[in-house]
Amino acid sequence: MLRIAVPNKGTLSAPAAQMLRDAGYRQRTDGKDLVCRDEDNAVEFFYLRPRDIATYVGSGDLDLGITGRDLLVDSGVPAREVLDLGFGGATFRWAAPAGSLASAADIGGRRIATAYPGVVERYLDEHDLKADVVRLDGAVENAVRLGVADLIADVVETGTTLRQAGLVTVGEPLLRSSAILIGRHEVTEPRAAQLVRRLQGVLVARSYVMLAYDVRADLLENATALTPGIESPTISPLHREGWVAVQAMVRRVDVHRIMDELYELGARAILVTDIANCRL
Ligand SMILES: Nc1ncnc2c1ncn2[C@@H]1O[C@H](COP(=O)(O)OP(=O)(O)OP(=O)(O)O)[C@@H](O)[C@H]1O
Ligand SMILES: O=P(O)(O)OC[C@H]1O[C@H](OP(=O)(O)OP(=O)(O)O)[C@H](O)[C@@H]1O
Ligand SMILES: [Mg+2]
Repeated sequence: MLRIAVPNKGTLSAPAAQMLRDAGYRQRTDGKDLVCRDEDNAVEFFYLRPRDIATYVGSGDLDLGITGRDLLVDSGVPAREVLDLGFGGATFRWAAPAGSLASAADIGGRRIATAYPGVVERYLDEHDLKADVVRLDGAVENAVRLGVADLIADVVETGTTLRQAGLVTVGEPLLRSSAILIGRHEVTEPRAAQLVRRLQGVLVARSYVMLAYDVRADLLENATALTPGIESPTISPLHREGWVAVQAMVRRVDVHRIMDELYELGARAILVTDIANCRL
């Protein structure tokens, strides 16, 4: 059995399980289950704290795992990023009371509260800075008003928590995180490679739609310039003389603009359909 680590709780837990389900794997139905065996695919899923997942994968006790890029960096474990899974996006940033720190260069000598000491210490080393790192478990934004630290380094998604604590970000993010698939080695084992391909299929299906339309044959070159597809658009003859039907994958974010432009060009019967899954 291939052994995969999946976040059991927290921000990454539900979207990770959903992505695996979308890729055709069985997932636990009870949020308290620790293990789920998918006999059909010969894969066993272990539900673990996202912070611990790099440890299990880095030691080789589990083959692959889903965790956050920031958590992988924080662990310092020799596991590698195999695939960006496109959810759980957040930045990891410095924050302090407004006006208290002009730039990130001023953090030297200060007290920094964080739940990610590995990320912070790596930054301090790389920038030849010395500071006191106060390691906390969570609710780090409270540390400054409670007098434990001068600034914090924490995950920022919407910025709401920072605002509520009266803090502002300082400087550029230390890193940009998202959920990632991690492994110890390059993925070569067939079932592991199949899992990676399936997840890539889900990513493409989520970011592309299928666009179909009819257009006059003399406008085909202009139309397909708007919809080149990934490899090449499919062109089919229509019963109506001088017209063709076109099918091409387009990025979901571009679809409305492209539909408008196709309509302007003279294309008609423009249809968009979701892609449930794919292998390219
Ligand atoms: N809004 C967010 N808050 C916290 N973590 C987030 C957020 N958005 C994305 N993440 C990512 O989720 C991972 C942290 O997950 P983890 O389960 O450890 O903490 P959590 O989601 O805050 O849950 P909890 O604090 O309840 O344990 C990190 O990789 C982090 O970048
Ligand atoms: O920018 P925002 O959208 O506000 O999200 C970021 C905040 O959310 C998380 O806290 P969480 O609620 O998980 O509490 P914790 O600090 O105890 O982990 C994270 O640690 C930040 O505090
Ligand atoms: Mg949290």
